[in-house]
Amino acid sequence: MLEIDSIAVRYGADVVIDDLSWSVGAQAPAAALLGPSGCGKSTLLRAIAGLEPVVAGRISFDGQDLASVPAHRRDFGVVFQDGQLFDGRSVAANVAYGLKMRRWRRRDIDARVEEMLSLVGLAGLGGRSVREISGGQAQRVALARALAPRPRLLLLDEPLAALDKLLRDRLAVDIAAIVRETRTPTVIVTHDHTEAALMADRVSVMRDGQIVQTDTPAHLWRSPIDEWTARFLGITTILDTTVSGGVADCALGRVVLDVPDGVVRLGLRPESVVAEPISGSEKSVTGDTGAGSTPAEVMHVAVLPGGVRLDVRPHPDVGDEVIAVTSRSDRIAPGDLVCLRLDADRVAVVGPDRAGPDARTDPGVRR
Ligand SMILES: Nc1ncnc2c1ncn2[C@@H]1O[C@H](COP(=O)(O)OP(=O)(O)OP(=O)(O)O)[C@@H](O)[C@H]1O
Repeated sequence: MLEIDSIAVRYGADVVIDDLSWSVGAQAPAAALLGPSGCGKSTLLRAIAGLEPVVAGRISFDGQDLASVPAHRRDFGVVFQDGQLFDGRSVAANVAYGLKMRRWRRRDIDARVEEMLSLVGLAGLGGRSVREISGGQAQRVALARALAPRPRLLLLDEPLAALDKLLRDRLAVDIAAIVRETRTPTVIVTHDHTEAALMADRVSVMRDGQIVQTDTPAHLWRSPIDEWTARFLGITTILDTTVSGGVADCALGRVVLDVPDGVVRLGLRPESVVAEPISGSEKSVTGDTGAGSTPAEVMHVAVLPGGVRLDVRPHPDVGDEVIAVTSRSDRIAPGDLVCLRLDADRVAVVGPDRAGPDARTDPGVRR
């Protein structure tokens, strides 16, 4: 559907996007552009929308070159971070806007506005001024307005960024369901990987004006293409190790990996490393706690809403501190010794040419 071929976009002399190619196809119609602030996500989205000129390359949709098609003739719906509703007008007037521009008949407009408000969960609020609705409701109105003319493509630029976390996650799930229900191909720009996973079938990671990796969320979390991508996706520790016979033995334990034998880089998130208390009198931090697990000293304990996070200093081979999780906060304090083991289902393999680690627990090597 959407084909982007070697485009360049610049602001004055600043080249923000150079030689970028990307596509959104029917097999994964909800695509996320995920990247840190300033990497060029919004610029790419605006170029697709026709709001930013492309100085090289080509953007086409369903085979049609869009170079000479102005923004308002592309039939794309756009939702920005702050909704950009028409202030002082009613919810219904906002949703009706694109339909009036397209000269729909009054009766059809009214029916479509009702349908859209019901789709986004705002039935009955059409008469209210947009000054009298919440931030979450405003984004629903913006979505209804963008979807009303049945766009060929929906472009969402950080549509939830201005909302609080709880509302963001709920609305992300709702928006994903709405675009699926309306079968509207969608590009979502976000810097939040949870949001990307909640809303998209396929996630493309952007860095410095380039797409560095495109994958399903599941594969992306497990196989980031390089160290930068791994760290951007929340990996806090990277360990080089060797896989032999499908088993990787590293300084933090042992995991079974479905990758060819050889040198691999393991990527660990806090949840990849699970800590259990051990008695300080029995073990030392350089001692052995058994195959597949590693002793470590607790440096810091933080009780977070989703669990307990520990900063631990393991066996000297590992070097730096490692972040781990535990379910035993009541029994663990700074200075304690813990035993670390890897949760193989949450270990990533970092680097190109890896078909996905399919890491799994090997009961034979766990204590
Ligand atoms: N209108 C503009 N004029 C000049 N430079 C701009 C303009 N818009 C964006 N830029 C610059 O282009 C680069 C990419 O910006 P862009 O907004 O596309 O990034 P982003 O990934 O969407 O960031 P964020 O998540 O913070 O919105 C940044 O360095 C930014 O300062």
